[in-house]
Amino acid sequence: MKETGSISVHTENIFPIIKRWLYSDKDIFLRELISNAADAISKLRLIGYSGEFQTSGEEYEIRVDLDKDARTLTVSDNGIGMTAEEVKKYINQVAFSSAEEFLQKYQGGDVKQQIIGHFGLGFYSAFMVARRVELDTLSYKSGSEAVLWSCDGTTAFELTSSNRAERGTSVKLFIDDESAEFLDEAKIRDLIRNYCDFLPVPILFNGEGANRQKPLWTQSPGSLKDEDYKEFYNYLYPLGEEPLFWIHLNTDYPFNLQGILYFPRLRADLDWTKGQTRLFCNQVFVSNNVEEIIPQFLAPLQGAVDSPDIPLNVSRSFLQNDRTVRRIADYITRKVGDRLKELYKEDYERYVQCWKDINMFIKYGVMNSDKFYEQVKDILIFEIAGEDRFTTLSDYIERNKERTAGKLYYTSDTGAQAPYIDLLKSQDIEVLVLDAYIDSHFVSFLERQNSDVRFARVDSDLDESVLHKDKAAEIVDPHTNKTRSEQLIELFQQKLGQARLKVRAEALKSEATPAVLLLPESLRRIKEMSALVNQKPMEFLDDHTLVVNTSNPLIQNLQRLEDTGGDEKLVSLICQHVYDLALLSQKSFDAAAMGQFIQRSNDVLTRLATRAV
Ligand SMILES: Nc1ncnc2c1ncn2[C@@H]1O[C@H](COP(=O)(O)OP(=O)(O)OP(=O)(O)O)[C@@H](O)[C@H]1O
Repeated sequence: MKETGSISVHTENIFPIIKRWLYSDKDIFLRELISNAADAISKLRLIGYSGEFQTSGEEYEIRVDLDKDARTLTVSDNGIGMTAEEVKKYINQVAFSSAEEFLQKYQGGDVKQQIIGHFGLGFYSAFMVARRVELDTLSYKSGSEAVLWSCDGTTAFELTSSNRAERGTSVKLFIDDESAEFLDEAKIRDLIRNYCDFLPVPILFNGEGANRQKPLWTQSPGSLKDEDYKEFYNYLYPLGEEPLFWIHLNTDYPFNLQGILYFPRLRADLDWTKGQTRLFCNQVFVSNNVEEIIPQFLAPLQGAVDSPDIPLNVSRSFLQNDRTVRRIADYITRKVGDRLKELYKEDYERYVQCWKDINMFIKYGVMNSDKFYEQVKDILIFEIAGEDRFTTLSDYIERNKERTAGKLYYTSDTGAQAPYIDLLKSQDIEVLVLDAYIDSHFVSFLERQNSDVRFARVDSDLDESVLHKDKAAEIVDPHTNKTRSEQLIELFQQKLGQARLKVRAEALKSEATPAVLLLPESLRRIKEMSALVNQKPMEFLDDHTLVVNTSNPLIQNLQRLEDTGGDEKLVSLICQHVYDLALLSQKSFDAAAMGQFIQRSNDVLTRLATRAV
């Protein structure tokens, strides 16, 4: 038998187009051919189950053979094979029309940008790297004759009978000169590993096993142990630390999807713009970049998602608007929420341990998805400063409401804000630690969601409960009717030479600190936001208030020194010094300010030492 014909009924020059359009993504030809081989084997397995066909006991396998001297690469399978009629139908018509349809879809666009997977191009992608392709095949059907189809990259093909004796198909590519890279053994081995590592059929490359198989996600969760999940994670991410926990996804309605998502330990250098999860389609790797399917806030999750229902050969904008894709994204988000709730309920200690790593994306997630917020709002936890304990918002409010009138105090820096924290703690008021860069957004978000929630950073105002109100009202000067507090305010404004500086004098219930600075909450948040948006360090707020603590011995002595008309220079140095110390806990000094501060410290000490002698 010998038959010749012309493939093209529509486009005369499809092969040059294939080469040109997909030049940058040539690699995928191997994935397409191996997927076809795997399909041919699954089809035969299915037929085997139905009893219509029985193998002679040989293992199913795919072979990839590289012959450098002959400059050929051959992909063979012992699957279903094709009869001459099937070759005509599937290779000449079906494969051709799918390749043509594919190209028509993408002409005029930036192919690489638009497509996340090229499934659908299929068999004809072989012509991206081959000047000639031969397909040698024998169908499983008894009495079939083997046929050899060949085509040299023009639109003409040749079909002859072949002396092939084994069932299955071999596709031999005569690699063209521009594609010599595919004659490199290491390159082919990498491609097989990259795309086909988890295909559940052995792939032998030049006789050696080249894929792992065992896609863990297709197994039933009940049959798997923690060790299996950890071992699989380690295989996927050999440099990663042990994952915190994981979710096994498995659904077949309203779409088919299986996968395993791992919650990794968050690394400081993590790139939130890059998805870490690998997308598969029937165990064949498609892409690392699946933002549309894995919502961006879950980008740090790792693992594998496999779904034949994700439309792959489509543009990103299509994916974003596709109903199934949206449902898949919702499904994944819901499963993540469920898993977190389960951990919170069943292993609270572990949840707390993991919080350090997972809080960032949970916070990011609740701010990005109302549904996710609704799901996890009751398991958002907050560390209590100075205690080895976490709390939910409602528990905090409940415990502290008598003292704070519903306000939630928080610190963004437990070191620098220690005096404020100690002051509140001395009155049994708990302080929450919110020190991640995302927290100023998060705090505002929570306030918008809950009208009864009001956050105040420890340095934004002084709670009534930390003040001795009556002491400050004491009248000392019968001539001017001024209280001690009013006198102190005037003294500081005058000595600091800043008549417009806001100064308050208060009798704090702790005598430890001479003065603290207060930064108004709302103004500070606005500055923080704009610093974040402009990616600049936050400017220090001019609109701050200096609170002088009249309970503090230094302040009391200072006032006595002033009352008795003592060393005026020393009074002014101390006022400046007290202000500087309060400022220092809020910002770092530049070189000039630091120089002055050190100079003044020396002056104060010298004067005090002189007086003491
Ligand atoms: N190794 C093979 N064994 C048996 N049949 C094959 C083999 N390779 C291709 N075919 C047949 O040729 C058809 C066309 O292949 P092609 O790769 O172009 O598209 P597809 O596999 O149907 O779809 P897609 O690649 O888009 O998933 C296949 O559907 C199949 O019937």
